[in-house]
Amino acid sequence: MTNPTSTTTSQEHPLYVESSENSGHTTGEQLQSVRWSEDDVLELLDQRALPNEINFLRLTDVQDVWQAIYDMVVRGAPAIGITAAYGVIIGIRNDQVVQVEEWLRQVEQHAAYLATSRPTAVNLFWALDRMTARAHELANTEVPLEQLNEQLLQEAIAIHREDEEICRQIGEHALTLFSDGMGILTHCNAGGLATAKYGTALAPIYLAKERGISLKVFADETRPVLQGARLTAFELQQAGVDVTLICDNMAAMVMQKGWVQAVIVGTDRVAANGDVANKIGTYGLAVLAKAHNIPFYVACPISTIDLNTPSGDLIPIEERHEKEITEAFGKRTAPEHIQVFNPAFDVTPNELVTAIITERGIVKSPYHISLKEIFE
Ligand SMILES: CSC[C@@H](O)[C@@H](O)C(=O)COP(=O)(O)O
Repeated sequence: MTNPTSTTTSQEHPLYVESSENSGHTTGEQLQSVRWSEDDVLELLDQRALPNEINFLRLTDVQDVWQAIYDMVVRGAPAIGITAAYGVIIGIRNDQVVQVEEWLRQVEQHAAYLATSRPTAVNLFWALDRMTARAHELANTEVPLEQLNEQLLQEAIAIHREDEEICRQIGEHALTLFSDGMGILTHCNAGGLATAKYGTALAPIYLAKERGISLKVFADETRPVLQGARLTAFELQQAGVDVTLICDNMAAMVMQKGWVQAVIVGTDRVAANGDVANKIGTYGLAVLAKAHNIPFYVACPISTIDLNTPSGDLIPIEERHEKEITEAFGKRTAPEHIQVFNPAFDVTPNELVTAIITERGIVKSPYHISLKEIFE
């Protein structure tokens, strides 16, 4: 991080029973990855430290918000969007502007800057576009300059609150595809930690738990950053869900044994033809699911559907630092100077996607028609 950030503890924030070292105590309550504090500061759960430590970083500078997204303090498409929306407020609040036109220019500048933090998740651009569109509306009203920041903050709060309800609706639709006793495999983390609450792919699992429907979840560890092991296994275990952690290369065997009746994942961007970008390894899972005749579901809010990108080969795929692959367990695990390819996401072709589950319902092939229809 460019500026030092402080961590908060349970004493400062009585909402959560937490210590900086996670004792393994299960609260049954989902941790929020993004929160806007009572004293108007953006607080992010540092997901890099999970599951060992529960630390919240307090951010008061737009550069630190950019860095937190880039460094994956906060990650997951919807959570990145929510964070960036608050990031615009953090940025504009630190500016000394004397005219509405200047305020609007600065809002646009902060949004453009935050948009450079990560390239694949379209929710980032969606949330920033929504913030700038609202800023334009506000600039054309009689709202006095000194109230503009507060009014714009309400848009960020709305994006945050709406996401919780959207995820719950995704969960309701997705749960119609699952039944008692099913084995479900998931990849990466598309849970509460990646969203305002519930998650996308994990939402039906939380709703099933609430309703006494028993599901057996297999969580891929998700190399190289281990979102499955560190985050999905952690949050499902906290919620009392039956979850089993496997290495990514064990998914085929688990399917062969007949333990999995559905795969469900989140996504960072769905192209207009239904091609799906998600965490690296997702494509392989979709191929495996087809080979074993298992449905492959993708869960996302409609803000993740990008009708402006015609097909998956046009989705920008982030490549991350080689150290994610050449180092592990605090040690170097590959020879020095080895060539490394480290894409953070891959694209699953639409023909491998059984259905896409959104807050508006379940969408099936032909996606170039059905995806357009859900926006109507
Ligand atoms: C509801 S989150 C959906 C996706 O963002 C998720 O599956 C994913 O791939 C996250 O990648 P990450 O690199 O951890 O941000």
